[in-house]
Amino acid sequence: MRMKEEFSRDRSDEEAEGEETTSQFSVGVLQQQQRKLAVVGYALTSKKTKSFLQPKLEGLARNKGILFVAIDQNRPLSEQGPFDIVLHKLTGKEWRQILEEYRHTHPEVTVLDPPDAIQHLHNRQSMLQCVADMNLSDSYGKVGVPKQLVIKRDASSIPEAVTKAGLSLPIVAKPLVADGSAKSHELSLAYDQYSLRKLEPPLVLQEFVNHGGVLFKVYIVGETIKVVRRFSLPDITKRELSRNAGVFQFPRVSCAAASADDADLDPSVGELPPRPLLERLAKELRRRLGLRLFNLDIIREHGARDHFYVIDINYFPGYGKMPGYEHIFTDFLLSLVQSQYKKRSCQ
Ligand SMILES: Nc1ncnc2c1ncn2[C@@H]1O[C@H](COP(=O)(O)OP(=O)(O)OP(=O)(O)O)[C@@H](O)[C@H]1O
Ligand SMILES: O=P(O)(O)O[C@H]1[C@H](OP(=O)(O)O)[C@@H](OP(=O)(O)O)[C@@H](O)[C@@H](O)[C@@H]1OP(=O)(O)O
Ligand SMILES: [Mg+2]
Ligand SMILES: [Mg+2]
Repeated sequence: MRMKEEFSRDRSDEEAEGEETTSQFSVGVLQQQQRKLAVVGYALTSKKTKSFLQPKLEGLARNKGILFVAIDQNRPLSEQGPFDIVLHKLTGKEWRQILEEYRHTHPEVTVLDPPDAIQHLHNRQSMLQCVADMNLSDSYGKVGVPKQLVIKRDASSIPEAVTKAGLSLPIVAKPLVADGSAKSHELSLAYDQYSLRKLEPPLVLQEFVNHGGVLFKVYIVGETIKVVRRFSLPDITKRELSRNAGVFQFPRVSCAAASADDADLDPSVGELPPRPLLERLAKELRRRLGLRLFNLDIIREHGARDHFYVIDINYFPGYGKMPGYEHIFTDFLLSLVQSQYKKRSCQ
């Protein structure tokens, strides 16, 4: 563990005083001063810095010996730090190259997470491929992905492509690229086949699955899993489908403000997915995706107690809204530096 001594300049003064006055206060201060620091460099958008790096997180981190340092993107990464961990969520090829080069020249630093692995989640088709490949089914339930189709160009071909692929209406149209930009979150719901021509590729078209208007956000931080309930789009009946036509853009229905944790829900809708199923899913996804920081949006098919669909996976999601994130995140960072230390002492 490459750590720094904290407050070393003041330490001798305090020790001299401490010989005579070993009050509880001075012992506490001494202990704190002798503590080492784990340095976490971060490269986040200002929006993400604000939502993630809240004073309560920084305060707890400092008490545990973790220091967050902003990475200056205008200076070479190797000249900054030294870091034990690099935490990042920025887009662009240039940044990915900088990080890849840094990982190569600084194998002792844990980069959360590898840029290539994150890139996999920036495309709504490859994002869900791991879940489909896994084909998870056990006594606790079944986890799949909704039937979906990629349309790269030519909106006029969509109605035919949808019929050919056997996709049923209604359909959720999602931008193919999911890079965290506002545009990548602009989704629409299509009620009839003809209107699908109005959509703007590149897109993923996904069957809408009725799920009782509630979804489960499964947050993953290393080995830890936290699940919350959020409101979602309501069910669409056959009758509604036959009476409506058109494509409708819909807003961010399941954002943090749409918490359903305190709502009085029908148990068949609100019951959390079985823990063992989520643990298996999370473990397998961590391995297959090669990521430690992500969340999944999971829905339960309405009326089917144990049939679940993953509809979205997000890298470095809004952890600031995850209950207890300060403790979970700081413990996770400490476990990483501890395993770095163990690795080094074995070499
Ligand atoms: N296949 C589906 N069936 C039913 N509802 C869906 C489906 N796909 C998406 N939704 C609804 O649309 C919302 C947004 O979809 P999705 O999560 O894919 O978008 P996003 O912009 O990536 O969201 P996030 O803010 O979580 O990144 C979901 O929260 C859910 O309410
Ligand atoms: O909008 P919320 O506050 O809920 O948080 C969202 C978060 O915004 P933040 O930047 O404020 O953390 C988003 O980040 P960007 O990709 O846009 O950078 C994205 O990760 C969403 O998936 C998060 O929703 P969640 O899945 O965690 O609920
Ligand atoms: Mg989502
Ligand atoms: Mg998403």
